[in-house]
Amino acid sequence: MNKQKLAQIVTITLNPAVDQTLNFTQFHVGQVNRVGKERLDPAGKGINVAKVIKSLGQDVVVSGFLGRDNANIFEHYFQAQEISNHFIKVDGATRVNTKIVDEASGLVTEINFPGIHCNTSNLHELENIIKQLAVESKLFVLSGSLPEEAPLDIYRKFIEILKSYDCKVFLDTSGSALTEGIKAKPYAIKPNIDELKQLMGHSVEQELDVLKAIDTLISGGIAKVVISLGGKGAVVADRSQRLIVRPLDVRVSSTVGAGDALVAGLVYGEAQGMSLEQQARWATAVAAASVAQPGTQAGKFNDVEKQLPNVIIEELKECKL
Ligand SMILES: Nc1ncnc2c1ncn2[C@@H]1O[C@H](COP(=O)(O)OP(=O)(O)O)[C@@H](O)[C@H]1O
Ligand SMILES: O=P(O)(O)OC[C@H]1O[C@](O)(COP(=O)(O)O)[C@@H](O)[C@@H]1O
Repeated sequence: MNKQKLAQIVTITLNPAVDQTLNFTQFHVGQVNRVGKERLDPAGKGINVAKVIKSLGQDVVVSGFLGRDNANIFEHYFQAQEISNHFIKVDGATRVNTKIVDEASGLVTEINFPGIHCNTSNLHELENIIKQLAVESKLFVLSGSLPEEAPLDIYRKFIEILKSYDCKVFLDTSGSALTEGIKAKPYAIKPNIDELKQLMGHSVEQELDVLKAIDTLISGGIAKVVISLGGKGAVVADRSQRLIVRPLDVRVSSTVGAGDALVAGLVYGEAQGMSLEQQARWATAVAAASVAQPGTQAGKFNDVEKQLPNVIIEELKECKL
């Protein structure tokens, strides 16, 4: 396929992060712990999506807000990876989110800060950039938490604008930003199971609950709903299909960024015009390659391609979650 002719993808991250990953052979709460390994990654949801898309050989544009004080870590990365950078620099520093990896248990503890500060003029500038990008690019990913000053319905507003430019929007956020955002009926959403519970306002424990939630969201006007289930895989659905995609058996290094990688695989598949089943296959292979890497690095294209035939996908009506 000629990559030049593919729809260009834009990811928007209003609240990025430098991810500081600290590895401990065994982490003891309430005791002195010595760091084994440390790594710093330019991250945050839309940025993680962009790095995975780029690793698949697809061009990607990034925008949102970056704190001026530590913008270089991001800018160097975008330049080195040839990711087209349309971020707006705002006063202060981008947050540093700490991820504690306990190698003994495999558990990751995440410490995420509230993050960046923006003002009305910054938000206005971002709206204008989005409008300019929407002229050429037709696939947008809006993801992550919001700066405290941003109105809770900002994603809703951006989705409405993007739909008026005939863009498809993938929304991946949580809490009120998600509840408000879906009112604009984005093309696709990818809550994890906890985010889905919050969104529905009740527990979603059984297979039937997940299916009912998917029906509600799809009949409400969202074309694709993907519920990620961590180490249990994901349910990928549209108006005509409900698929359960089993996770690949890989040596897990860090699950941080797994959801972002899944979104990247779906958007990549959408840009390539793949079927729902093919998108689910790529998304799962990409997520597996990402969890096998330390921090929030993307996996290698060759590893993703090799794993594609190993992804197991079943119709949900025939099997259990
Ligand atoms: N332990 C794991 N082994 C293999 N794949 C995993 C593992 N954890 C997550 N994944 C993959 O990453 C995807 C997203 O993970 P999930 O944790 O649900 O996302 P989020 O980071 O948004 O909470 C899953 O659907 C699965 O394909
Ligand atoms: O924007 P939020 O919701 O605060 O999340 C930011 C954090 O989520 C991540 O993007 C990882 O997200 P996922 O594990 O859900 O893919 C980190 O890189 C970042 O520190």
